[in-house]
Amino acid sequence: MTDLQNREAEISQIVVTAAQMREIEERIFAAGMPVVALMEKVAGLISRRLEAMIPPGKSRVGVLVGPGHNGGDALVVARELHFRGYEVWIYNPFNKLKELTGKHLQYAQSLGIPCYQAVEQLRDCDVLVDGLFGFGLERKLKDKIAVAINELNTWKQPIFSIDLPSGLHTDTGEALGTAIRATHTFCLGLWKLAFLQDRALDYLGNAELIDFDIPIADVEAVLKDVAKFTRITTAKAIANLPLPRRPVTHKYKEGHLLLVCGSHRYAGGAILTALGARASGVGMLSIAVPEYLKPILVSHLPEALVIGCPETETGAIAHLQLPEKTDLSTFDAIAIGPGLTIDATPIVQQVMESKRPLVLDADALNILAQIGTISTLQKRQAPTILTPHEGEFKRLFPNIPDIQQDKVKAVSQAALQSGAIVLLKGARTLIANAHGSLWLNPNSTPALARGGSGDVLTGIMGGLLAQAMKKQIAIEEVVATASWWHSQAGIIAAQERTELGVDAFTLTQYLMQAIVNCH
Ligand SMILES: NC(=O)C1=CN([C@@H]2O[C@H](COP(=O)(O)OP(=O)(O)OC[C@H]3O[C@@H](n4cnc5c(N)ncnc54)[C@H](O)[C@@H]3O)[C@@H](O)[C@H]2O)[C@@H](O)CC1
Ligand SMILES: [K+]
Repeated sequence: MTDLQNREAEISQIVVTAAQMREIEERIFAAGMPVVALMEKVAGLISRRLEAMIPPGKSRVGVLVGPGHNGGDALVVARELHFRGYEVWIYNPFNKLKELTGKHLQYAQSLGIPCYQAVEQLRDCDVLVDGLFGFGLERKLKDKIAVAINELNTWKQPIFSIDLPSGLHTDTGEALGTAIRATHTFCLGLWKLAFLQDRALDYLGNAELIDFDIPIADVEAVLKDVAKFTRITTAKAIANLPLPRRPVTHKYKEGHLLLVCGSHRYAGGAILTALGARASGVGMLSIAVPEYLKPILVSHLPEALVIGCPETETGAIAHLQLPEKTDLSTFDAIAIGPGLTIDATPIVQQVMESKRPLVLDADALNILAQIGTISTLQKRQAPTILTPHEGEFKRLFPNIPDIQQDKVKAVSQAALQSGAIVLLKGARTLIANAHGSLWLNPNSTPALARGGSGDVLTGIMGGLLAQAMKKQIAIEEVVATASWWHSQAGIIAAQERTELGVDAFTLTQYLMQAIVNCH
């Protein structure tokens, strides 16, 4: 890789808060970079991107200008587009502007660019550029500016937001009162946390990072002693796959996974989990299911070792009847949960006592919540991964009340309290470990909001985990890679089949394509 490619790979993984971004910028200014020059550079990059996207000549561009340096960026963009032949109109309802922003406004007006205080004046513009507020916004928007944003959101023109859609909180992604619903957002310098939050997704549109050459050393200096947020990238996920295999190997060297899943009531969950595990390439796959399910599993996965177990009256696994000379320590990893029903409580308790790395999902999480999340996990002597959706999360961690308010905080607290790696499913999946580090999946598709989709993830994760135990891959990276793989397959499937065409079984059929595409 060239130095530039290395930089791109590194920058694309970094996620910062507003406070961290300000600290990084202050270091750059303290080192001698003039504020004016940086604004000129950043806005120049944005202008060039806009020129590439907006047809020149007959387009009228409306530029929304706020009081701070986000507004300053917008005014430099307005000036540059004016010189490139666009018709530019400015909306600026503020009487008090930061000094640099005021200077740029003065110059724009001297060039004859019209400037209005009423947003309605911009109604006939073909596109809008939003430079009202960036990461300096902390207070709730109200009065005239909130009314203006609500009005703008009813218009049909594309809106290009600078740094963030104005009104969004840089960290939580919450709309502070109201926020611009952008078509496209240019995130400046480094990914801000808001870009990886579910609640921001209705506002961001297409998000693009504009790298303006922040020195990595400054980023490292600011982030060195704090819990890190890592954006999961394709390059990193691919690097953490168990590829290439060693030329000389055998099945047990490539990981042995035990899946524990299924019941009479939920037979399909076991199949989907197993198909996810199969796609992971795991060397040996054992699947413990109620006896009744054994023939069905064998017919779907002839290569797997299917262990039929005695059943409860309700059709759940009554006890784990492993083959002779086998106990739970035989396996490199265990994944348990999909389709179990709550009647399999003793099985979950037994598996929790093993010293093997464990993925818990679905009913295993509900059972864990019933037997006591924290007290049970504190006794574990091996890594545990929990993969709850929001409902399961609330049952597991009832003492963390404000999950909706701040998911990042909630999932971090959960990992800290339990010592487990916690993956919170959502449009933007979050993964936290007990040391306060966080991994965020930047891409997914609503096509995956379907029954059985999570079972596939459990299978992939279990399979990758079993293989990773034979290699030097951190468990958090395995979880991140599984999450990436799952959503990537969903994205590819949705591209070919629409968002309605990605049932969980179909999803399993796209898993290979997702990684082949990247090689
Ligand atoms: N300093 C620089 O040269 C650079 C700045 N950049 C831009 O600067 C932005 C940050 O600039 P600022 O720190 O000036 O902050 P912003 O421009 O994001 O907004 C802060 C301004 O809005 C006002 N404000 C905050 N909440 C308000 C509310 N609820 N109602 C009305 N007014 C409110 C504040 O008093 C302040 O004047 C970034 O988002 C980015 O666009 C980047 O281009 C990088 C370079
Ligand atoms: K903005």
